[in-house]
Amino acid sequence: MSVGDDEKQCEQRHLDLLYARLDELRREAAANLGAVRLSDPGGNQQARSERDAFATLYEDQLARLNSVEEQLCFGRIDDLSHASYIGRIGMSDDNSEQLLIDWRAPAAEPFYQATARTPLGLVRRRHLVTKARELIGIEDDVLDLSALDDTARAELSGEGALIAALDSARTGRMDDIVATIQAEQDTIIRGPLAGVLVVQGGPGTGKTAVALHRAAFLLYKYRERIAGSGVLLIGPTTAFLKYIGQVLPSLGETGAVLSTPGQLFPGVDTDVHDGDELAALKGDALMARALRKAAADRQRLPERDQVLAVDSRTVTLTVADVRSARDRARRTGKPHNEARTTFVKTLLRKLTDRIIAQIGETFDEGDRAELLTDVRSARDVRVALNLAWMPLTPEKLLGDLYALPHLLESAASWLTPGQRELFRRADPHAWTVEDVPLLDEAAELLGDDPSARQREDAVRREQDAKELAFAESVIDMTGQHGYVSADTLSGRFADTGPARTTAERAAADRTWAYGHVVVDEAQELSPMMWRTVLRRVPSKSMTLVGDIAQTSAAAGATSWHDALRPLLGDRWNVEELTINYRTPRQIMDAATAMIRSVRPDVSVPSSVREGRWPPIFTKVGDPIAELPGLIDDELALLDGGRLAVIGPGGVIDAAADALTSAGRTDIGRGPAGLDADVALLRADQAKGLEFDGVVVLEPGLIDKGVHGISDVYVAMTRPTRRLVIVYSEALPDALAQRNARS
Ligand SMILES: Nc1ncnc2c1ncn2[C@@H]1O[C@H](COP(=O)(O)OP(=O)(O)OP(=O)(O)O)[C@@H](O)[C@H]1O
Repeated sequence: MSVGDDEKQCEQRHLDLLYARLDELRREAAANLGAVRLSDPGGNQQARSERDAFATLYEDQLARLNSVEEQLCFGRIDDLSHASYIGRIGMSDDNSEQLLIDWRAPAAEPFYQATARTPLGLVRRRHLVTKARELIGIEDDVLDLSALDDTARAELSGEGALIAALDSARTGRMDDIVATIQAEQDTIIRGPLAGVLVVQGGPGTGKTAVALHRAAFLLYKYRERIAGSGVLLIGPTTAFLKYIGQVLPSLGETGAVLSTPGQLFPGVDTDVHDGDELAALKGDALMARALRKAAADRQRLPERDQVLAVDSRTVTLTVADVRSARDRARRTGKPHNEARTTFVKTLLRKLTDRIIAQIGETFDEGDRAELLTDVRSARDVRVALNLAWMPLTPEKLLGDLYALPHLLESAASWLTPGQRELFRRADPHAWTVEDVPLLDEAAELLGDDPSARQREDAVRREQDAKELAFAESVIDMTGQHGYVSADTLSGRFADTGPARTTAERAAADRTWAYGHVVVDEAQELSPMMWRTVLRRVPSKSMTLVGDIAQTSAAAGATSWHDALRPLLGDRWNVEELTINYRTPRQIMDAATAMIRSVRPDVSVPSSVREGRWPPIFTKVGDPIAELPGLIDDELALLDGGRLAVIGPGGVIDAAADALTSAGRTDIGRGPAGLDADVALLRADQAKGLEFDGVVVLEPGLIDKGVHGISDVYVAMTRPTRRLVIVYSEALPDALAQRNARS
């Protein structure tokens, strides 16, 4: 519906008012922050904490106000009596008159939920399209959608604004969708915090967008409950995290930790995967049992009694002594390293008593403590106790299990010799994504290593001393003597330093309990990875988004029921998203036919757009040789749009060489591809991403069974505009049939 100039001027005036208020709020927050930073609370711990809390508050406030510059206000809803404006944040004027409603507030719900069928009291919904601070378009929503006969569109809200958003060229980064969230998405975003919500949806249905907006909504609605513990968002690859990285900050939220499965164990950061067979074995829940046995195997009985030297005396440690101390330690039910304390204490007491018995009546009870110390520090004693019950790190337990076949055989007797052989590694420190849940499980079984904690404490003390020294040098340099103390200043550096934010502290702490966990591409998680994820959220408050039809991990889920029931019983709900906002219908039809040929039961979404081009199948003798020319043509057609070349690893290597030799410098591999005109990706790296155009290279070589077809399905559903399939020998069967028909 077109809108007159008067109306536009009127809306622009309101926008001006909102931006003026935003500027005012920013000035206030900056002034408050400046004042707090300069204040010296003295040495009193409580005053210091209060000052720090205020500084953090103002910093967050300022960051939030700075992040909402673009599209501050994007909507307006009118009921019979008055109009309300909807935007990224809520704002009131000095008289507490509401100027702008936060998109997450209950009052904004009708903006997203109203349809012709259920107008929710609205007479009009208006979308305001802005660039910087200027209004460039107004679209009044036809709440009377009965004019549209396409059922898939019947529930679309703000159709013009939505289509405009979908048609815009991709930038290599995901944008937020606050202005055009659809009703079925909105219901999920605003779902309650508690419980496990599974969002199943085919490609392009907005699962990632919904997951991110839901995180922002929960942080807004339940800020007091979860801001301190934070939200953990798990996405499949570092490229994907880079792709979505700006969405939450653009919504003014910084309290979320983003992680790939390969980063969930602090100290390990990997995107390397094991081969399918080994990945399936490592992902199997049986590995939890193997690790329990492996840890128990490291609590060993000596073969015979041992005579140990303690200073000038000797004392016997019997096998029975060790057995009884071991049984006692195990009965504590504590993890290996913590139960070891009981084991060691029991034996030290036993050996001390035995020496005292040897000395006989001449022993003076007052010397008992000193004798105990001598026993504890005797080399023979330390060696014997360590051999029987060594403190272990997760890395050591797992590394030994892989390196020493007899340990693996004892721990995982169900593995065949051939399977055990797969676990051997050339580099003992090269952890894979599949090792991460095993390290986490091991950490859980082993518990805290008190000696490791002492080492960490020493590092922390050293760090504090460094901060203080640094602060003193700053005071010397700036001449602020007498104005601010080094202690205050070091506290300030520490507090504002990146390592101290909630998100950073949470990411570094394996035992951090998050307030909510969101998992994207959740279908890829193995049973062992699920155990790790659940440990991060004791409240089991989770949003899991994914698509069973896109599973490509060897130990990934084939149904939500099979994946979740062993862990959660029936305590989870599924919601389904049904409309594909990304892939044009002509392309989606080909992708659907292919996936249905191996998974007839999967539900696939209907596309919102028809698209200009059908998928293009190109058979050539040598796809790599043809690629540079093809890329030139595609980029020209896309006219500034972004292109991805997706294929099997080896083919992508060859493609990168060919394009480089042809003089192309605008190519990037993996995460770097997001910043280049042409991204070169393996199918598993393309998960969750989207591009204007996609060239799928040699899909017949990716095609290995159901998981291979899922990879091809993922690749084919990435484009928003053009899909070209280039092959030399054969296409996957289902695609070949489709190609023959078209
Ligand atoms: N309501 C909406 N308004 C505007 N754009 C939307 C909306 N919903 C989804 N989109 C866009 O559609 C595209 C696909 O969304 P998204 O990546 O979240 O889908 P997905 O379900 O996670 O896809 P996949 O499983 O294929 O990775 C994105 O560009 C997203 O911004």
